Amino acid sequence: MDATTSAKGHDGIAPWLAVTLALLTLLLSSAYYALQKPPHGSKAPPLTKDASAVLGAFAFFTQRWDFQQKASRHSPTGNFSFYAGKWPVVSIRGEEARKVFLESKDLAFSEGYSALLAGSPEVKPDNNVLASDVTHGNESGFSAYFNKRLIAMLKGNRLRDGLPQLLQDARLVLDEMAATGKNLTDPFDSIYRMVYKFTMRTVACNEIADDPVLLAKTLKCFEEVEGATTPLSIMYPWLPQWATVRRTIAGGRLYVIFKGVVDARKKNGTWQEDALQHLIDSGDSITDILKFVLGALFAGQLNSGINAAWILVYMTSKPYWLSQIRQEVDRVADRYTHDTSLPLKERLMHVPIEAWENEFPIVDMCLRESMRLQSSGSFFRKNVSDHAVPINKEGTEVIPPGVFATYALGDIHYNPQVYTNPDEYDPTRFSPERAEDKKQPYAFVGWGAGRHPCLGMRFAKLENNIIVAFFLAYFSDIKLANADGSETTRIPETNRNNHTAHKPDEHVWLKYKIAAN
Ligand code: HEM
Repeated sequence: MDATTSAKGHDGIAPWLAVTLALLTLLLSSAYYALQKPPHGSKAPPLTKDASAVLGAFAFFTQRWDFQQKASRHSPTGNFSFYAGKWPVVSIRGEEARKVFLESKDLAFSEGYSALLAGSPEVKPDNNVLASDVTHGNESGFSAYFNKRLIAMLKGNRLRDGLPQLLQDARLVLDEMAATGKNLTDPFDSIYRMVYKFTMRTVACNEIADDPVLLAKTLKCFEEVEGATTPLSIMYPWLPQWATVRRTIAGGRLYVIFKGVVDARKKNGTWQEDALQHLIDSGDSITDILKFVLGALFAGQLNSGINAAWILVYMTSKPYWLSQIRQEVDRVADRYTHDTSLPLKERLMHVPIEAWENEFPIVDMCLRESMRLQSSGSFFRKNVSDHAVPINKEGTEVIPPGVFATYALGDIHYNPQVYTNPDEYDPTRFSPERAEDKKQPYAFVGWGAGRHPCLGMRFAKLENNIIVAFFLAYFSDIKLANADGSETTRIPETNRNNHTAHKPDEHVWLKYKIAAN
């Protein structure tokens, strides 16, 4: 073969030319696609000038809170329109529009999130019939199936039955922490992992919850999937990019691990009392099972894991609240075991589920305040109806059909007209006397509100109460610290531009002594 023949393909075109032409075609079609943006519609709020005409609002993905604040200030009503990639979006603010956003049945939840918060791994269908193709009530598709299964899994009786195991899990983790002898922990690692164990136990399976190696492996994959989302991967999901490859690989690994567990159970005829068994016994396909488990981990882990760590940090920073919580934990423990000679961690084992759920009002106030301060991120919806949804009484501004909508939680949670000194950690603002969260409708949206309240709230609060109570039962003299164990009073700043709950950029540790009883 001579040089001329080897440089040409079979049809006579040189390979380099074919590759160049292919790349050029890809580039031109990408540019054409990027520029083909559907219009917002005439009564949508004004299109912000704080974005590129071609690329759309890149800052919505890189500096979300700053972008929304700035663009909102430039709009007479605070509402404005922009493009996230090719998606037309309306950003709303204020009491009236928030109420519409949370209450309108035309604004769909999952359609909004699937486009603007891409993050869950894809699971390819197998040959079985998908339960998620079935319609439930007036909802249909995977989200209806997902919600139905999750509600079944987090019902009172299942939480009651699962409580003894959760308490054992908490103790195992804290025993291990105490045994290290370091007396120092990064709660965004240790407590986050404890929540992962709880989540795996409650919405997935015992085999992984009981196996430290599998727990660590699946958590790594989960974090890989979660962290692989980039502005480009959301704005232009069809562009070939590394983030998508990483996400697919990590999603694939999770698939293999969970499929291995399901297959082993089926092969050995093993029956377990857990969420996975509930799905298998309901006749769900392997695809639906995996989509459910991964979806539930995504819905639950980040928020619960990060917030449980934050409440420990905040309460440690405020000796008054630390002592109030300690007294509350002692009171509840004493109510259910009168043998005060038992160590607190033993007395807590007798506390029934009703008390874990209802008898920690101070912890609850402290959690709400942590959540309020950590309100980075936005809610998403899409108008899936064939008509415009007015966002004010006059109907002069609307979310047109087919258009997305977003609401930044900080709009209400950091509003000084509603929350006095909003940057202060001050749980008493939720006391009946002050009730700042009642100053406006939906003034606290940390658990969602209106048509989409959080389906995991009961479980998340339960986890939180268990973590706080047992942490205080195991450890005393708790202080904020640096990595070397030296004391600090510095709390990491909240990055309001984060898209979801997020570990702080700056680390903080908790140091402690092992409790005497
Ligand atoms: C501290 C922990 C948690 C926080 C702060 C939290 C917060 C929220 C918020 C704010 C929403 C509403 C979002 C919106 O309206 O756009 C929501 C919805 C939801 N949450 Fe949570 N969540 C937590 C834990 C969990 C857990 C543990 C699960 C399940 C394992 C869960 C499952 C869900 C689901 C399925 C929805 C959607 C409900 C629907 O489609 O109507 N969450 N959550």
